[in-house]
Amino acid sequence: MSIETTPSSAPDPEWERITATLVKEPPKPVRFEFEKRPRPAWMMSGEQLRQWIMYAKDNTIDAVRFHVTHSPYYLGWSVRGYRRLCLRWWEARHDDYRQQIATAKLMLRQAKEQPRGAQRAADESKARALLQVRRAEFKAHKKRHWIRTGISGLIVTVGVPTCAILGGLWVQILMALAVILTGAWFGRPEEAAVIPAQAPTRTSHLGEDTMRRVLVEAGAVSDKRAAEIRGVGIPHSEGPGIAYEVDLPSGIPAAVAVARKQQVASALAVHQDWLDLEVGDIESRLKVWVASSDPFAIVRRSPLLDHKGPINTFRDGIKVAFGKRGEPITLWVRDSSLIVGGATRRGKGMLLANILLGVAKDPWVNVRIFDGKGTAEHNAYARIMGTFTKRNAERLALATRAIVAEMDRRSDLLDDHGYEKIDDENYEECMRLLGGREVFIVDELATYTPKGTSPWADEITENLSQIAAVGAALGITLISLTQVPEVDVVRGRLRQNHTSRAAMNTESGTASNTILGDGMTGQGYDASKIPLTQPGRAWLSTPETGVIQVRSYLVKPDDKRRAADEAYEIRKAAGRLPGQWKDPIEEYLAAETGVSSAAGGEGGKGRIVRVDVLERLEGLARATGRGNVTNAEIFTAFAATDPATFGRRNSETDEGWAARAGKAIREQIEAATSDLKVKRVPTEDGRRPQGYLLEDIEAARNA
Ligand SMILES: Nc1ncnc2c1ncn2[C@@H]1O[C@H](COP(=O)(O)OP(=O)(O)OP(=O)(O)O)[C@@H](O)[C@H]1O
Repeated sequence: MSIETTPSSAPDPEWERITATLVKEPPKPVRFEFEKRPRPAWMMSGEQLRQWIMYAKDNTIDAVRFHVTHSPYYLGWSVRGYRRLCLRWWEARHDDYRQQIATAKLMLRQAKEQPRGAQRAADESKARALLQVRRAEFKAHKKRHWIRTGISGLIVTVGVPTCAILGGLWVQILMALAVILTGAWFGRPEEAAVIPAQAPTRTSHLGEDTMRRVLVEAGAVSDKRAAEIRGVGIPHSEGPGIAYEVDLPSGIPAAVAVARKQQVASALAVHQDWLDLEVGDIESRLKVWVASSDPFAIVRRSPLLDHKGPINTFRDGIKVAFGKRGEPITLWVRDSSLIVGGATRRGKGMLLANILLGVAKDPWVNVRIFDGKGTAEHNAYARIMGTFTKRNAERLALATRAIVAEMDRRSDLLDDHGYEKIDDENYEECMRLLGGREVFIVDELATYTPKGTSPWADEITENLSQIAAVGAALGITLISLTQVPEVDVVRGRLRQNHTSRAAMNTESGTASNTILGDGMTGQGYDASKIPLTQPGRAWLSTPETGVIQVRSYLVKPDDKRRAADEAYEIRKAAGRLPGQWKDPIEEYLAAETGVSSAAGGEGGKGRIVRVDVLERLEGLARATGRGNVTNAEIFTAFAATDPATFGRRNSETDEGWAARAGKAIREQIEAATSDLKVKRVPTEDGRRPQGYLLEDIEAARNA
């Protein structure tokens, strides 16, 4: 038998099929070409990284150099920083409690003055309770403050020396740096406190179509006649808002739209205060100005802070505030007296600080402040003030008496020299003739004018009313401030004679009317509606501006001190510092009370206490250790406290000074006693100049 096989060389299709998949060469894989992945922006190449490190190193070296060369500044900042921290500590200790206690005391005094009866009893007990609460709060506050101070002090006094002793040199260096840097941080120069105005948004659509819609919605123009409203010019930005003018259809006065201000504001979706509506050049033309945010929410710094050199406030006025459109508002402290009222902490003092910036740098202005609050608010300016007195009703009464007499003197002088009034042309001559202009400031009328607060209350009110009424024409301007705008404090005649008025936020519409005038709230001028978040904002009414809304500029305590230093130099150069010129008001006050309040009196803080001339001479005679005091020693000592009377004037000779001061001291002694006579007294150098013996002074005092 034979088996048939397929010869090996012959292809076997079945085999081929089975092995086909096993032995064949695999197909070449497809190769995709990718683009190189871009590097993310934040990732640096090696080269960039090296460059960055090099720059960083150089920048660090430059920064270290810069800060090392500026280290003297930082030390200065540091000192200022710790001073500021101390002041903050002191302010935090008092907070507002003293002021509140003073107000409660005033309420109590006023309650006591009422006629006997149930109302008086109720008011009195209410005021007493308030006073007690305020005192208790102050006590508790001081206790809390001391506890906090104690804990922090303990941590610092224990922690710092421990770290310094235990740590090495580096720890000590780092700690020293930390101390300096902390001080420098708190003492760094302040940046301008100006928040940029926001650009108008919604109102930027202001145009003819918008005004047609708005005036129809506000009910000023009927729907049928809306198409007749025509835009005049193009809407343009003005300050923080947009201004535009439209002509109303014939026969419809623009005043109709002005009268519907509230409706117009609501149709524009803004607050009334952000909108100005005025009648234009012709009766049917309406001028619109609108901002899309509150124009008074901004805090602006006084432009006078950048002013160098003297200011002529008679000619240029004083920029004290800004208006709705950011424009500066000038106060002419020359033609009218000003009264400022408002609740406590609402910015009265800030408005005054703005006025003081101007008058301090005007050498022709004799600034006199009678501060009824007794705070340190005006101390910075003490050196330049003709008179500066705190909480002294008797002295204010005397000063107002002197100013009333001064009005007659001025009036006669102007008459005699043929001047009808003081104006820009004759200003300098009149100032030389009269001895400058008077700016007489009473800060806190409530301390002085309510009946019963002092025996001088009525006299003060009457004299202030007279000064406010006729002073301006004679170069005497009165500025009165009060946080109690009530008729007891600002009696009708006194208010009426102040023709310029500023009402900060008040507690009620009645208080607002007490400042601005009866019925003003009804006309929309209501200071009680001023937002509490905007201190310094006020309704200002002056003969020049009419009644407008303003917000005073911000003047910080550091700015005040700087301005006071500049003012001092300006006045010194002009020979117009207290003591450099003959001041009839201070001469009168010193003669009446034996002590001067020029430049805030002794210590420069306005605390003026009557001093007996004999008591003072006795002190001086004891201090010499010789049993006597010479006239020259007396003049020098008295000149320090009363520069107006005893100070040596410009170009005065030794003899002239001695004669004038000698006469003044003799007058004061004669007013006190007729027993004390001037004698020759021995001095260490063997001379025998004129003076007084200690035993004579003692005898005169005992007599
Ligand atoms: N125009 C202003 N801009 C910004 N802040 C202001 C402005 N006016 C006042 N302030 C702030 O309000 C605070 C209180 O102001 P100010 O001391 O002038 O009030 P006042 O009414 O005089 O208070 P008081 O009745 O206690 O004397 C200020 O310390 C200041 O922080």
